[in-house]
Amino acid sequence: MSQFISDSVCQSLLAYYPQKRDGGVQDGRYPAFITHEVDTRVPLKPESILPAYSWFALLLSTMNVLSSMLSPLGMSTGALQDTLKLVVIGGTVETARRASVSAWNGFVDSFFLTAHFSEEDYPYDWLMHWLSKQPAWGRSREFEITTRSVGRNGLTQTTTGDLEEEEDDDDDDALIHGRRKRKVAFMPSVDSVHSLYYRGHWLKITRTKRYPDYGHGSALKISVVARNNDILKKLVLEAKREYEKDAEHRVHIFLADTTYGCWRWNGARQKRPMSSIVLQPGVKDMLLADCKDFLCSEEWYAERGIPFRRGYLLHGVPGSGKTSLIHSLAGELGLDIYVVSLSSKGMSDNTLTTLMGHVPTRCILLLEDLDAAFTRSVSRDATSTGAPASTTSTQTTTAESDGSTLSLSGLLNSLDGVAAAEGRLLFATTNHIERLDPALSRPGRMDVWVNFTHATKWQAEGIFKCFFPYKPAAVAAPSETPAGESTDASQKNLPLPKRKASTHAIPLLSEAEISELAKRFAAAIPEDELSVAGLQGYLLKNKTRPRECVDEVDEWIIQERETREKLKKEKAEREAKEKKETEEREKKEKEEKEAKEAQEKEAKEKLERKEARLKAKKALASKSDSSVPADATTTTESTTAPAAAATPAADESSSSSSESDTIGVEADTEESVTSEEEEDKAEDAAVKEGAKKEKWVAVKSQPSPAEPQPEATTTEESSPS
Ligand SMILES: Nc1ncnc2c1ncn2[C@@H]1O[C@H](COP(=O)(O)OP(=O)(O)OP(=O)(O)O)[C@@H](O)[C@H]1O
Repeated sequence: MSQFISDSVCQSLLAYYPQKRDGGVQDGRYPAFITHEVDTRVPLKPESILPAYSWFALLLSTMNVLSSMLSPLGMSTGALQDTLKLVVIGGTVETARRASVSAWNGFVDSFFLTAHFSEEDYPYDWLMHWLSKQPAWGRSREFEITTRSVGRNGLTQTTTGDLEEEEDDDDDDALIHGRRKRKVAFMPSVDSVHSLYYRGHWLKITRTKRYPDYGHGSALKISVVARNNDILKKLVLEAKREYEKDAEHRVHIFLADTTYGCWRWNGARQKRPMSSIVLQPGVKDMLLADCKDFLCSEEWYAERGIPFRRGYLLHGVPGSGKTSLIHSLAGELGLDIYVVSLSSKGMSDNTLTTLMGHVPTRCILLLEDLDAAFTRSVSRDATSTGAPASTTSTQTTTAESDGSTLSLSGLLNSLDGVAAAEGRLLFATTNHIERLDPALSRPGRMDVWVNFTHATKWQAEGIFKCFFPYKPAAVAAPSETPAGESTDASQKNLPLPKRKASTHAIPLLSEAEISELAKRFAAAIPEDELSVAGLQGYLLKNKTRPRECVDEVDEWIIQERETREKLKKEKAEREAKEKKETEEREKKEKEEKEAKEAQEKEAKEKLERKEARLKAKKALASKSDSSVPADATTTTESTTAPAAAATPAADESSSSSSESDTIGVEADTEESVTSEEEEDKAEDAAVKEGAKKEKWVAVKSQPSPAEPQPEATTTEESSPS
């Protein structure tokens, strides 16, 4: 019955609300504002209730009017009245219910504070990281288990409900059967509401997918019953602190996504200590001090109207530590690294400008191998030097098949244009500084230049000490630093690692012995000949044999030189071969081209001659048709007819000769042309044949029954069809 009442009410209301919010009945369902299955999450608002009441009043008055109209007619209004009463009562009840739900939701909403966090922003990562550490997930009945790093931080969390066995807890690097053990993190599952108790408040946590179809774009919603948002502020700050504490030993790397023109988190790398980078004395300190000074002088820049940006150009031989130094600096300064590969597919001026505009204020922006990217992107020429000439080509940049349309001006604009981000440290590396356009490397864009060379003796000694730990002071007698000896951290031995003893045995030598070996090692290394990366490779090979490593270094250097010579020779041979092949190919192509051109020229000439002949013949034919008088034709006929009659099987030649006779002087021209073409007789014959036929056609179209039959008749008859 109540269903009937409500449906009647609904029907009646629909009559009055055809265009209401949900647009009438859709898919056989009533609009949400009058259905029974009211969505309590979308409460009926007071403004929608009031008009409903006024409609009911209207309905009642209509009822009264109707009954007063029907009663004089003697019709029974009882049934109608009962129905209408039911409608009114049902409507009133339903409206009251909605009003109460709406009022309750409004009441609750006025106490709930809700914060939204989007995956694209940092607070989302902080909160997810914080949530993954909450013990509450251990008791939760619905959660997501992941072995992936949490958010962007790339950390393997130790969370409640960690499936690792207790005793293995603190060894992150433990291996099982050669594989790193994975730890699991407990996370709020998607599309379900979780409750968490935090500092005397119940938090309502909802994680949703913003674009479920694309499988990315998560969002987090945290609601709390509180009078002001202090509790949420505290929560976010605490999450941030924890996140930063855990990320303290990591450097986050972001890569440019040229497809969407945005930055994608690529992982978090362990920080590299500055002491592990061995450079000439003072270089590291200078760079570090300069970066620190820049980061804290925003106001100084603003006062002088100088854009708050600083560029560093690290140039020099490959494997000399340019990238490693940047990585290490990022760790020391606590900055993330944003890497752009200018030669990547789809990189264009617009994309680069967008990317640069979205770089956060404090970070390291790294443009790797600037010369290579630049050469490819700007000049589109593999052999280009990328020298200033490429500036000219900038204006005529053409899109390549991969969609890369980056130009030098685009690059320069994105680096220091209006849209470029401020507060970032720009680092660019190159192996060929001479290839860079001066506009790119000028001060203001690249303020500090650092040259990286092959390994010096100083570096060789430092890197040796980095590789071989010495015995702790308690085991071996501490050695005193002799006066005047370097205080550079990279020239000191690294202490033993804190981790559990590794299975491979590295003999522990005394500090003095290591220093002695390092000196011998450095003495053996030629100055500025081998790359530091090369030295590192050799030391890595011998990381358990420090003494032998030094003893065998001379042999290794000889081998290195031989290998280098061999590679050089091979390269030279390869290049020579390639050059020869290229030359031969070019020569062949040239010859082919010339032959083709000659052929084309010849064919063209032939065609021209042919056309000329045809023209001449046509002219002759038309002349003979128009200029030869009727009596002349008769004369011709009189001369040729007997011949034709005399030789009924007269062949083409006779016919031709008769033609020649007919044409007279002009025919000489044709003959002379024909004689010029002796080498192409067959062709000529065909041409003649064509001309003859043409003549026949021309003449045939003319005859009239009144006129005497011209010689062409004879020709037609005599010519083989
Ligand atoms: N000066 C150095 N101190 C410590 N390690 C170094 C140094 N130079 C090179 N290495 C080591 O050599 C390897 C290569 O170094 P890196 O990639 O930083 O060189 P690069 O100059 O950036 O080379 P490229 O120009 O080819 O990119 C790294 O593993 C790094 O540890």
